[in-house]
Amino acid sequence: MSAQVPDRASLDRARCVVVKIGSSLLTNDGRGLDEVAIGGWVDQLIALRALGIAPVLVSSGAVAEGMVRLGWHSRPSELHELQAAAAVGQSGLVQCWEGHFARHGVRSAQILLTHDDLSNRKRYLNARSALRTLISLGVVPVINENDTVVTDEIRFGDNDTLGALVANLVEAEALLLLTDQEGLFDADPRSNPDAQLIEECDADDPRLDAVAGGGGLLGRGGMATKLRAARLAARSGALTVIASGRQPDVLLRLLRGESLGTLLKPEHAPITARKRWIAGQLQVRGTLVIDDGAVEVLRTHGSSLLPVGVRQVSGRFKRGDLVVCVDERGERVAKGLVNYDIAEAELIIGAPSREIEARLGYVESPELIHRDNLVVL
Ligand SMILES: Nc1ncnc2c1ncn2[C@@H]1O[C@H](COP(=O)(O)OP(=O)(O)O)[C@@H](O)[C@H]1O
Ligand SMILES: N[C@@H](CCC(=O)OP(=O)(O)O)C(=O)O
Repeated sequence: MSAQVPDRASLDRARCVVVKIGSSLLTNDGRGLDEVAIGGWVDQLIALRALGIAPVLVSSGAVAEGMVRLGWHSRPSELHELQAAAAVGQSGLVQCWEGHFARHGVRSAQILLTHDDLSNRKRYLNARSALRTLISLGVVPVINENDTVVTDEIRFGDNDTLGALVANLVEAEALLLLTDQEGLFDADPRSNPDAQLIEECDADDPRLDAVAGGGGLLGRGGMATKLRAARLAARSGALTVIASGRQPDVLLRLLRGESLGTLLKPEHAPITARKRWIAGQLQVRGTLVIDDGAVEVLRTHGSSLLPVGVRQVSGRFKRGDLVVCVDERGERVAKGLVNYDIAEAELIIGAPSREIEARLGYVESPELIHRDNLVVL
């Protein structure tokens, strides 16, 4: 799927998808957790696994369910009340998911994230390895925002955005946003009965801004946040589909390439999208001086940069930071995300990759910069 810009048919080759389900669907429009519907989505997620697709779930509904349990009839405006409702609702929500996965003998795991967890590079990498480990263990992650501890400054604010960031984190090929409408219409169908469904569009098409409106009473962002999420997902080359969670077998049908809901496409294929992102990053944290042999393989073969081809390192970089590679005359050759911090890099440069373990006591990866994270300038 990485070679070309993905389309509907490429959904059928997806290996990892993020499925986000909104509050109104999960709580039967605010009446309380919809056990039957939740059981149905779990059955579909299990069927995806049987097709070799790893699902990651982003589940809203904590506040809406907490309100039901506390007997509150309208959404509170005070942050501390929203936090209390989320705390009450989240435990019921996650128990419900867990119970349904357990019917199939599958484990699920609750992950509550704040914005800080994904904007701080170290915590981002930690969250990423925890999620990847869960996926490799066959566990289905059930993610929500950690509403009980967030304040406005550290909020994602809506789970559509959270879903897009998670899709980027796990390098999912698709973000599937299940909601209470058939998809994105050319006007809000609640107030425009003649509104037409948009079947497919580039996520970055500016005409969409005017049609995507706000949400209902239970959820938060409506279509505006779904559009923003699709644009974020597109930056890492992922497709987004906005579809009705009430369509029978919606997930399976989408992943078979059936035309349902609204497909919002990225402009670039995943690798290209990632490389454009790297190329656009300004904060270079270090410099690697590479020898002529390394310059040659980077330029002509698009190879990864191995420690053996590096002569010198300088700067203050950590694992995952952006560094620039220059030749021995100081000419810029490439930019990339480095796999080791400066102290580790100093110990392994000039050595063949098989010696990394002896020098560091562990191996993060055989390359100093993987070719997927490297842009030749
Ligand atoms: N152009 C549009 N097309 C479809 N729905 C829209 C549009 N603009 C606004 N909406 C509203 O967005 C709502 C879905 O968003 P939201 O309530 O946040 O759902 P969820 O809880 O599933 O995230 C719909 O119920 C609909 O009223
Ligand atoms: N984290 C919140 C959900 C926020 C949210 O984005 O809701 P929704 O628009 O229904 O997906 C909760 O669990 O109540």
